[in-house]
Amino acid sequence: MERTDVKISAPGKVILHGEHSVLYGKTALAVSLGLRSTVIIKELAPTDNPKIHVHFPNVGLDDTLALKPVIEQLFTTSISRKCSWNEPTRIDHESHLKKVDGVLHMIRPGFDDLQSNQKNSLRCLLYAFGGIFGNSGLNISDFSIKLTSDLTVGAGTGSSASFSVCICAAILQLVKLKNSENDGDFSVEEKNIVSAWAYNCEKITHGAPSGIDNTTCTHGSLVSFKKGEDPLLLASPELRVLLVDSRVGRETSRLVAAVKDLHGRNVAAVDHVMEAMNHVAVTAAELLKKLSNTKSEEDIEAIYKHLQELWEMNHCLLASLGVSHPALEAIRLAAGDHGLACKLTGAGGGGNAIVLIPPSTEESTVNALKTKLLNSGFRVTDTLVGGSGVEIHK
Ligand SMILES: Nc1ncnc2c1ncn2[C@@H]1O[C@H](COP(=O)(O)OP(=O)(O)O)[C@@H](O)[C@H]1O
Ligand SMILES: C[C@@](O)(CCOP(=O)(O)O)CC(=O)O
Repeated sequence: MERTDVKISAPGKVILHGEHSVLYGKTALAVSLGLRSTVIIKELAPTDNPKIHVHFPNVGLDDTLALKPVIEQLFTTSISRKCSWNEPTRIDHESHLKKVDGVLHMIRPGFDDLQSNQKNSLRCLLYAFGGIFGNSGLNISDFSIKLTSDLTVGAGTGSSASFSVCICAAILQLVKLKNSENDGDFSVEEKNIVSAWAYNCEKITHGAPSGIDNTTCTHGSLVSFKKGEDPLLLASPELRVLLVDSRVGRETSRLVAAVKDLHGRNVAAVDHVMEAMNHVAVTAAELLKKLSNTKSEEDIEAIYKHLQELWEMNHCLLASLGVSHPALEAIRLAAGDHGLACKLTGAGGGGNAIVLIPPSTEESTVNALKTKLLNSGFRVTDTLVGGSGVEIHK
């Protein structure tokens, strides 16, 4: 029997505008990053006691898991009649996740003692494998899955969405190839299926995420996103940013809960902050659209000046919600000393800040800022944003 191999990559993301306010129904703007995750699934020679070999080096996982209980518990249960591999929104999320957790306790000795990022990676993998492959009616024996990533795990650059998009897309591609469907690129409809499965996985890690991360990591480029509406996929101008890792760990769910508490105590004030952030995001989207169609250096300069103003404003609005951190303020101060605008990105409380580099910036200025940040112990990535989304590699 022919064995199928699949290789898929997906980018990380940065939120340009609208983190937190997106959870209050406001517009957010996110863009894909040049940093990517890559997954390879390889079917192996079948054995009497089939196994899944899992290699996730970024979270220190190198496991061999029995496949039979996965097939028995996740392929043949009630969910398989309710939802098909291409109907991610029809799955009974809670009951499927409960079964996934039951199986993991059966096949992974010491599952409870794993670190939470390791547990969540395995939960996402089996959730997607059971949900997608388990509902395809296809057979599988031994296989290996290896995922590596350029992204720092847990720093607000979408490592979890990039991971989930890769896993879901790879399993979907496996289904397609085993069904002898064409091996061309994903269609927009297929990408929407990948994104919706990845959203289900994101719920495992984040509870009730907005969906902006999985959408951006799937479709790439520039995404204008409002909860409950179809995302607007915009052409992204080439934007250069310094991605500065504060090296301060944070948990998105904790920060989201803190903002919710603040909102509960100061409803009108926080609502106004959210509305201001909405104006910033909508204006930035218009400016970025203009930037894609502008040739005049003078106009480009003026657009960047306006964008810089919006970045500064957005950071201060987020700081007013209590989600900045002394390390993020130090990064912003250093950027300001070099005449550059900076804002936190993602949930805040640590994680990354982004510094916008207009094309007119002297290289010596960028280098001086990089040196200052590196000497202060931060990690700096000089990168272009707005590249492709999920990709199949032949
Ligand atoms: N390269 C990876 N390998 C395995 N799991 C990963 C990887 N990247 C992310 N994850 C999963 O995503 C989770 C990180 O999510 P989160 O804290 O939101 O980080 P981020 O802000 O980078 O998305 C981890 O706990 C882990 O379960
Ligand atoms: C705070 C929030 O708006 C962004 C979270 O960003 P990140 O996953 O921490 O990069 C939450 C969300 O959109 O689900």
